[in-house]
Amino acid sequence: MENVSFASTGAHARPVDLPVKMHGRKVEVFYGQKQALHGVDLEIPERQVTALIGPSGCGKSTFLRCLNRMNDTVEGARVVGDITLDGEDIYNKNIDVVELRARVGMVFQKPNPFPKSIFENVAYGPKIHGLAKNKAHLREIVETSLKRAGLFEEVKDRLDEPGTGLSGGQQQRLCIARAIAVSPEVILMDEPCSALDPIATATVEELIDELKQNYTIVIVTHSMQQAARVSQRTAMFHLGRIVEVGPTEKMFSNPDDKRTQDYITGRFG
Ligand SMILES: Nc1ncnc2c1ncn2[C@@H]1O[C@H](COP(=O)(O)OP(=O)(O)OP(=O)(O)O)[C@@H](O)[C@H]1O
Repeated sequence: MENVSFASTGAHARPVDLPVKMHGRKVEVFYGQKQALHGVDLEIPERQVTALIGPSGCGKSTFLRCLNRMNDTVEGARVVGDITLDGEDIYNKNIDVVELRARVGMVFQKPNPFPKSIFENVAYGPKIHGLAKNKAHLREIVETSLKRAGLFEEVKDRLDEPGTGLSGGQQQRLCIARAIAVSPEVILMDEPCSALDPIATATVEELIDELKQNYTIVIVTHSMQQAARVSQRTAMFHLGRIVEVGPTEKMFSNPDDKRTQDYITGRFG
């Protein structure tokens, strides 16, 4: 497996050799005639949280959606370049996109539980992917996923009630449980706390911190505090390019690029 090098991040870079889970090289994205990403290179280290930051419209969500081919579903979108998962090209024509999206799950900005029971929300993925041997096994997968998402204790007595009846923070953890239920390797999160209050945000942030023990996480966030709290690595996007990437600590204490400095201190964006 490839290793991440922090060579370009200056004297404060930690000399760590981390396995690379995903790797984007020279990624360009076009929406019709409009080019949204210009030659983006980014390594995603395994079992770490990578934060994508930058001003509105700079291409963070576009890049995130490239990582599980969600841009395939956007009309007029075209992706050029190379993106690998464990060294394998995810844009190869032999890739089963449904399977890819199980391996690289996604949690959206607004919690979006299915209009089904709490149990069925989590059971749905394992059922369609044929992951459960029998009913007892399915129940076990649902329970484990809810536990990992830190929600089980709150919902164990009402698994048959609608997922949409939960609070916003609980719904978001339900969506995380739903992603976990199909045993993903990578979880993509697009501003997962932007619709949550501060207490629910803190709970989800703690959860993200725990999840990195088992999963590789990529998170888009507008909150600099959140990026600093939850991530180990940060990539700063600007006008469809990455202007700086490195260990979060360094990015927030001593960035190399003036645009990063200006953005994290609130001077633009
Ligand atoms: N479906 C689409 N069709 C056309 N243009 C799009 C589409 N989605 C995004 N764009 C454009 O691509 C550029 C990058 O958008 P993107 O949503 O990736 O940025 P972002 O950094 O995630 O922004 P934000 O922080 O506001 O969510 C923007 O100029 C945006 O207007």
